[in-house]
Amino acid sequence: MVDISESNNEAEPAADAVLVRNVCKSYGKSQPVLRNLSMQVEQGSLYGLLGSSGCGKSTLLSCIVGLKTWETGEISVLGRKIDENVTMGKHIGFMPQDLSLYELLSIKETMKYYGKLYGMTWEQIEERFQFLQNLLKLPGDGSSYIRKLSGGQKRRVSLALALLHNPKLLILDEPTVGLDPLLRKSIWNHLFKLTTVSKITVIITTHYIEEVRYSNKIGLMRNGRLLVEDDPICLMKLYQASLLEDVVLKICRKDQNHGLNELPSKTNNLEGVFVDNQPKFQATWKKNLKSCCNEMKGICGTNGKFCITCSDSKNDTTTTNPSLQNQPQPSNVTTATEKISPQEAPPVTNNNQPPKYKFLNSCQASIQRSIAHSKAEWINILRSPIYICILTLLPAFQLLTTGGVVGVEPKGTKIGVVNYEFLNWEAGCIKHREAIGSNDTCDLSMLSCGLIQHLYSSGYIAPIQVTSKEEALAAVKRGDIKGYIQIPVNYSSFSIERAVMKHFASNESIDGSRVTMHMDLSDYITMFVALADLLKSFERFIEEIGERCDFSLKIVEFPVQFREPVYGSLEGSAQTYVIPALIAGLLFEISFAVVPLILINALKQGTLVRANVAGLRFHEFLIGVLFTMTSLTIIQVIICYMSLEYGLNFRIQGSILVFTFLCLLTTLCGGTFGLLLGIIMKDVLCIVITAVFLIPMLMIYAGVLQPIEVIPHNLRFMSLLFPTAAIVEPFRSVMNRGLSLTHPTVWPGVLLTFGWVMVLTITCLLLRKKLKT
Ligand SMILES: Nc1ncnc2c1ncn2[C@@H]1O[C@H](COP(=O)(O)OP(=O)(O)OP(=O)(O)O)[C@@H](O)[C@H]1O
Repeated sequence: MVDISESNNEAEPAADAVLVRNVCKSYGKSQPVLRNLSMQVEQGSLYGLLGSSGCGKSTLLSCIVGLKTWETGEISVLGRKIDENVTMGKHIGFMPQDLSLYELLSIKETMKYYGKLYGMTWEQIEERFQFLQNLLKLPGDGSSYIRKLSGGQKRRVSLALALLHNPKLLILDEPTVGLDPLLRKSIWNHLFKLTTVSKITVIITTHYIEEVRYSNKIGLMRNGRLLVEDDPICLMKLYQASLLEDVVLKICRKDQNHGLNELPSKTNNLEGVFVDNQPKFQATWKKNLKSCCNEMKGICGTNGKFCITCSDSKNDTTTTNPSLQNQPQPSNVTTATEKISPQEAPPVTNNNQPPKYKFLNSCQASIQRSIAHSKAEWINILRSPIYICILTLLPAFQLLTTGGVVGVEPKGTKIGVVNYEFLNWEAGCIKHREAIGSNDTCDLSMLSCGLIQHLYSSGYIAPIQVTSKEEALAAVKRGDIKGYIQIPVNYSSFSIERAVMKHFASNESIDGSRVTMHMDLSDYITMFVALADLLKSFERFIEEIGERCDFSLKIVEFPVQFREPVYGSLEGSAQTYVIPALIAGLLFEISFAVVPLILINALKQGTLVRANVAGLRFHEFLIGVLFTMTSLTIIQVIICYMSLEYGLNFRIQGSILVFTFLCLLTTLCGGTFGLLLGIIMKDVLCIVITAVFLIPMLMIYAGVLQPIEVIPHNLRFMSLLFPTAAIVEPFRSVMNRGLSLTHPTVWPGVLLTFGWVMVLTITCLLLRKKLKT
């Protein structure tokens, strides 16, 4: 994308400020909006573009400022051919029909934002603000928020933005609608002065036809064609009308009644070309727009030579325009000087600079625009309580609530215990322990009581006394307990016999010393934890007997032993596994959801479009938004760190800097992924629905809740499709294992995520044309 504000060619003199030649434009497959339209606006002239609602005025202006693309024809602005790669930047002042203002910014902040996009200094912005405040009667001292202004006040602010930088070309789409007559007059006076004194070109659309009677030229549009383009006073003489409105009416009538007669014979197949909704015409257009446009060359109002002319003999309408001589002297002329003085004019690039400096200047300007946009986004976020909550409190809340629950093993699972050795074990075991006295006594009677006591110790199991297996089964079926343990009659004596006899033990003693379990395995996770705890309890029980009775523990010891772990601790839970991935997922999710909303908001409000005309290129918008998101990530990192430390008692093992770097990278990845979605969908509802479906998949296929290895082989390729998958492992390595960025379990994931960011960014930049419909 080339911004000619920064190019060498900007000073090239051009005869015409705007030259439109044979432009055809349609929206999608619908009927064309601009039909082989040609238009010529001389430098330093005031051009009034008239036409009924829906005739294509705004579309034409959008094409001129480079916001919309067109199918055929050419547009030159200030001597430079406009295409999708060229923006006019600070040379154009554009006031779109929609207000296109950030509602949460104040008037002054809005001025500063656009001033910086235009490349102005603070002093220049302040000076122009004072002048425009006076000219347009902007409310207060500029501290009022845009959302609190009336419709007319907002329109004035919008106009002020177009005038802010004293552009060479002003394109104003209905600037005076809704304003009081005095203010309208003052604005027109100012525009006349700009064209006559400062040689600034103004193209203006309005529905108040009489407003443009003193302009140098008017263009009258109808159904996407320019019916006439001429000096309004001259036209009034030609049509012997005292009101321009009557001229417009007559031309429109003539077009409606006689349009068909003016068709050259070769276009007779376009019968009904000027009549709307003519099916044959529509079909022809849809069939081949380009050839249709070619065929229309030569038709009145479509070829750049207009069928109704009265000033053909005049070569220079800008200097000898009678309309200006006849112009009534304004009664409320402002005293401020409108000629661009060196102080007022935005800094212009020195064309004689060596390429190195030009490149540096261009980079500096680009950074300035990105920063200005980032600041505007920051103010927007700071003034929106919902955004603040989403971006700061939500991560902490989700981390504390989810991190405190996900991965934590369930405790207090109710398990029935049918102890046939001692049916009333609850009371009986207490009495038995009291009778034995010291805990060190080697007592081998009522071993079942010792086993039950160990079941209590860890808290994972809550043993419930049940007196028969039938009763226990019924309780499981009722959902009162999750399963039951059955301890046989004479459990103690058979256990001793088995221990003494070892491999000579009888089948009866083997069966009689066996504890059986009957579980509700439909609740897999709870039962898995209960089962693991039961085995541990049994191990502790045997160990305790061994210690009391001086047994060799080796014969009962589990033949595998956990020693000092390489990473983590023996007491660690699944929580340590889940938390790092949860943080990665959260940061990704937030920027994945917020960035497309920022984009769509900017598109819907028209602020992106307006900023784009002011010189903000799409990549600068992207950088600005991502810079805002990443700077917010720093706050999120602090909040996450405190939540981990004080809320979840989780300590990050690795470097905080590396952790912060991973967080920033994840935010970037989520942001670019979200932006791509925003560009493709351009609709909030679609984004929300997609996010609802996509986020759980992102969590699962990224291995947030469970290892990627649990994903079936034929579905594992899916994890490659989700950018979160690569970054989760580096998070675990840094947070749980304390590894550095250069470790082989960290850098590949970081590199891959960086690759994702690059690919997504490039795709977004390539697809940005989709935003220009
Ligand atoms: N983004 C779009 N997608 C599809 N059709 C569009 C789009 N924008 C405008 N149009 C259609 O193009 C036609 C011309 O619209 P445009 O806004 O250029 O008219 P206009 O002359 O500026 O009207 P008004 O004076 O009411 O603002 C209309 O029929 C409109 O419905």
